[in-house]
Amino acid sequence: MGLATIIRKTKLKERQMRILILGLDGAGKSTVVAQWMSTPTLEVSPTFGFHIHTLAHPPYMLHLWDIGGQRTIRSYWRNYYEETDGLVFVVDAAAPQRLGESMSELRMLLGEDRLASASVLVLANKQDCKGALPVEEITAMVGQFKTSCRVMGCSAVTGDNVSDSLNWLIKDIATRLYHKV
Ligand SMILES: Nc1nc2c(ncn2[C@@H]2O[C@H](COP(=O)(O)OP(=O)(O)OP(=O)(O)O)[C@@H](O)[C@H]2O)c(=O)[nH]1
Ligand SMILES: [Mg+2]
Repeated sequence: MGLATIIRKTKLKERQMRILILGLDGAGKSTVVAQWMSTPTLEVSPTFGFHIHTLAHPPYMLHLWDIGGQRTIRSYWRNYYEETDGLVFVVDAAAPQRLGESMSELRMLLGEDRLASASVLVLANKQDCKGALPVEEITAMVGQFKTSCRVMGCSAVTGDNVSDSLNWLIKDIATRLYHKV
């Protein structure tokens, strides 16, 4: 048995899930993660590189990989694709001028072989902001690339829909990996 197989089996046995959080700079990735971790969202600052957080969500152990989204570091995203169970792509719904850039990055990720088996959750974040694009509009855009992605609206600042989104993701991954929830 090869090392990769042993690691994969251990991961399954220990019910670990690897979740990769990507999206443009300022989309709200680290603030979403802070909500999931129940840590103060006001202390979040731009991510230069990446942060890994471990969150117990019985019976699962989640490894949350929060990667910086600035253009200059996006070329490093590919270093984190391997063994991903869930991809969370965060969109700033209150920045329509950056939607084209955001969708083009998402399209690239959805075409990536190493992410092909991951559950995909797109968060239309910042729904608390006046003029934020409604989730239906972002769903229609994402649907042009892949229909099996789940798109949910949320606000990482108010916490609205943030834990529901994580629950959906865990359930989707668990159904695939363990055939039960
Ligand atoms: N109003 C509002 N502001 C938000 C929301 N989510 C995040 N923000 C703000 O948006 C800014 C950027 O948030 P971050 O979580 O640092 O964004 P990021 O995607 O991690 O950015 P990088 O680390 O640079 O890739 C911060 O000022 C947050 O407070 C939201 O749902 N509503
Ligand atoms: Mg960040």
